[in-house]
Amino acid sequence: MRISVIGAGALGTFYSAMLSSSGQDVTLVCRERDVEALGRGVHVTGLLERTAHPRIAARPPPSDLIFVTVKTYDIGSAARGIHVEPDTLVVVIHNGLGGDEMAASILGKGHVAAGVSYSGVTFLEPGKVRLSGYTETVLGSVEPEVQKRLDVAKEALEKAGLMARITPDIRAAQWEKLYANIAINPITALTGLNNGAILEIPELEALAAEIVDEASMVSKALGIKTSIDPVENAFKVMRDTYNNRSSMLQDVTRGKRTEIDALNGKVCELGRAAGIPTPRNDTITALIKGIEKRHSS
Ligand SMILES: NC(=O)C1=CN([C@@H]2O[C@H](COP(=O)(O)OP(=O)(O)OC[C@H]3O[C@@H](n4cnc5c(N)ncnc54)[C@H](O)[C@@H]3O)[C@@H](O)[C@H]2O)C=CC1
Ligand SMILES: CC(C)(CO)C(=O)C(=O)O
Repeated sequence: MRISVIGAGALGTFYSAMLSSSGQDVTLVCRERDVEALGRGVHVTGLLERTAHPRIAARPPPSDLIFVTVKTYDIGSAARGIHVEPDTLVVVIHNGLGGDEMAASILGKGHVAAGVSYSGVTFLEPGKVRLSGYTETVLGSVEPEVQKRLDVAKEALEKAGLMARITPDIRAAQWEKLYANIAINPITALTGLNNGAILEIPELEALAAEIVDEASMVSKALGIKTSIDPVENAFKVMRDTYNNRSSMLQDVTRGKRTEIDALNGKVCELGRAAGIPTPRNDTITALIKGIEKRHSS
C-alpha cells in the first residue's frame, strides 16, 4: 500500500518515521525548502527513538492512503495539491473543527476521514522531533462509505506501533479534544504560562471553565453527544500536560499564525449560527487575533 504523509512538521515527521520504520511504503511530502534536509532521514527522540528514511517529495505522489498533518489554515491548500484515485483514502489529522470538512469540499466526501491525535510532539528542526506524549489516534468519518474503509488506516498505524481506534462519532471525538484546546491554548498564549499553571490561578481556572461551558452549550445545541464532562476533561488535560507549552503559546512565541479560527473562533461562529452567545470565546478570539496582527505588521 502506498502511504503519503503531507506536512513535515511535528506530527507529520513523527507519523512518517513510525510508519516508515515499520517497513511500510511511505512518502513524506514537505515544503520544497526541506527536501534536502529530510533526504538525510527523519528522527524521533523523547519517549521513543526512531530513525527512518521515507521517500521525500515536494508534491503528493499517487497514494492509497494519505495522512494530512498540516495546520488547520493550510488544509485547503494541501488538499488542492492532492490527486485522488477512486480508492484513495485521505485522513486529515488536526485539532479544532472544520478541517476535514474543508478537505472533503475539495476532494469529495467519499475520500475524506478525520483523525484526532492525542500525541504530544515538538518540532525541533526539519527531520527532527521530540515525542512527549504517546497515546492514541482516533479515526472516523461522517460518511458511512468512508467509515467502512477506515480499517486500512487503523491497520497501517497499528503496524507502525501507534495506537489507533475507530470511533462511530468523529464529531464527538473532535469536540472532546476541542474543549481542552479552547481553554488551554489561548490562555497560555496570552499569559505565557505552561498548561498546568492555569489551575494555580483561581481567576484563570474560572475563565477556562467559562470558555468551555459556552462551547458545551453550543455543542448541545448542535446535538453533539460526548461521553465526558467538558470542564473536568479540560482540567484533566491541564493536569496531564502540566509542564507543556501549548502549541498556540509556541506559535505566538515564534510570531507564527495560530489555529484560533478552528478553535475558539469556530465555537463563536457555530454559536452565532445557533443563537448561543459566546462572549468569553469572542473576547479570547479577538485578543489572539490582536497578537497575530502585532506579529504580521
Ligand atoms: N504537534 C502535536 O503534538 C499535535 C498537533 N496536532 C494538530 O495536528 C495538526 C498539525 O500540527 P503540527 O504537526 O504540530 O504542525 P506543524 O506546524 O509542526 O507542521 C505542519 C507542517 O506542514 C507543512 N505544510 C503546510 N502546508 C503544506 C503543504 N501544502 N504541503 C507540504 N507541507 C505543508 C508546514 O510547512 C509545516 O512544516 C494541527 O492541527 C495541530 O493542532 C494534534 C495533536 C498533537
Ligand atoms: C493538549 C494540548 C493543550 C497540549 O499542550 C494541545 O493539544 C496543544 O498544545 O495544542
